Amino acid sequence: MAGRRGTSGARGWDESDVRIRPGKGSRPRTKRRPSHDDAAAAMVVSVDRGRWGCVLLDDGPTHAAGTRVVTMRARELGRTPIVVGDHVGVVGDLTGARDTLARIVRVEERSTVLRRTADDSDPYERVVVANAERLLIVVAVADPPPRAGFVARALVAAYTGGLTPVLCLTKGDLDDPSVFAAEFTALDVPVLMVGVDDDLAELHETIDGRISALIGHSGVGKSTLVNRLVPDAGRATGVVSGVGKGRHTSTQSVALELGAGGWVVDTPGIRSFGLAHVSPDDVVAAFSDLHEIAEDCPRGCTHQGPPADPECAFDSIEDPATHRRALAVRELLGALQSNDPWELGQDRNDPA
Ligand SMILES: Nc1nc2c(ncn2[C@@H]2O[C@H](COP(=O)(O)OP(=O)(O)OP(=O)(O)O)[C@@H](O)[C@H]2O)c(=O)[nH]1
Ligand SMILES: [Zn+2]
Repeated sequence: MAGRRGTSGARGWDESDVRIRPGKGSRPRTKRRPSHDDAAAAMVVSVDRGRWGCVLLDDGPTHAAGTRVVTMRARELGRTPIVVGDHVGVVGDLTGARDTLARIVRVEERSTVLRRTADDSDPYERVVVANAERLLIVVAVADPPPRAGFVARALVAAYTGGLTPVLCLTKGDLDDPSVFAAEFTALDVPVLMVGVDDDLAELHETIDGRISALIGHSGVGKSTLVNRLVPDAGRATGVVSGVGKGRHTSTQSVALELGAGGWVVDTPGIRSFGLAHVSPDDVVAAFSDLHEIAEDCPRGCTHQGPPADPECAFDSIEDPATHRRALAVRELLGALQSNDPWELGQDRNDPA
């Protein structure tokens, strides 16, 4: 069931973060739920303090597909987490008229979940975005310089949540991107150049018609990118040297519709990426061949290699490509152990 509510604004938690106890699944059971067979299918596109903005997905007797409605959570759902990207059933006034409030009566099973914890020891995981197929990890080649640790964390979140990661590099006009990009080739992470001088056709191919979540440090050019993808998004672009803006304010996740169909979910409120809920084996499980190989590891192996794991089966992989990949996954596991979830927070206000 949902845990305590956020009180730690100083750490930049977001009101839209919904906490669930790890291991309990994302949908707490509720007692004898009314059937609501007539509920209209909708997708959650914004969250704001107990109100969810939803877009209706199909035409119905009293409503039209594409209508946006403001909703509240029906009482029988208890504290069931509802996040951007969730597919839900809604009832009530579905006209979308001003001052109307519909009700979410059902949350569908999720196909993917982007999760995080506030820090690496926080027992409560938060679902950030549901049902996103892609995780767009936006990194600047320079200004601010890339942080491999952040990318590793984002990759772990993608692999363990069922999302396909795409590394989106901005500011390729300022420095050579190839060195940084090369770090991730062993994992077959697609790398796309998406800076102001780059054509976005390839990115569109990957995201059109799907839900994609977007994460990255402040100042890397996320807003600039979102504005190009969704020209009427009207998001403010700032300067990297600017004073920290809105770090603790209630910036929410919001889904923006792409012209060609599909959604990009921007997550401006997310300033840290704790992975307390992730174990090394969760990461390895995302790679079916490595998962099989890891069965030959001694019990409790963290796959770090010597000295911690002198008998890790990763070290006796003969196929060079598989071995390279295993070592790349080992790097990701290293990021899990770094105990530094504040990778996203160390931006404008970071003196370093
Ligand atoms: N040289 C160069 N500058 C860029 C590029 N993309 C964005 N910028 C600049 O980088 C600065 C930051 O861009 P934003 O789009 O505001 O960055 P952001 O990631 O949205 O940052 P927040 O709004 O703080 O989250 C702005 O001055 C942009 O004009 C690029 O490809 N090349
Ligand atoms: Zn091992």
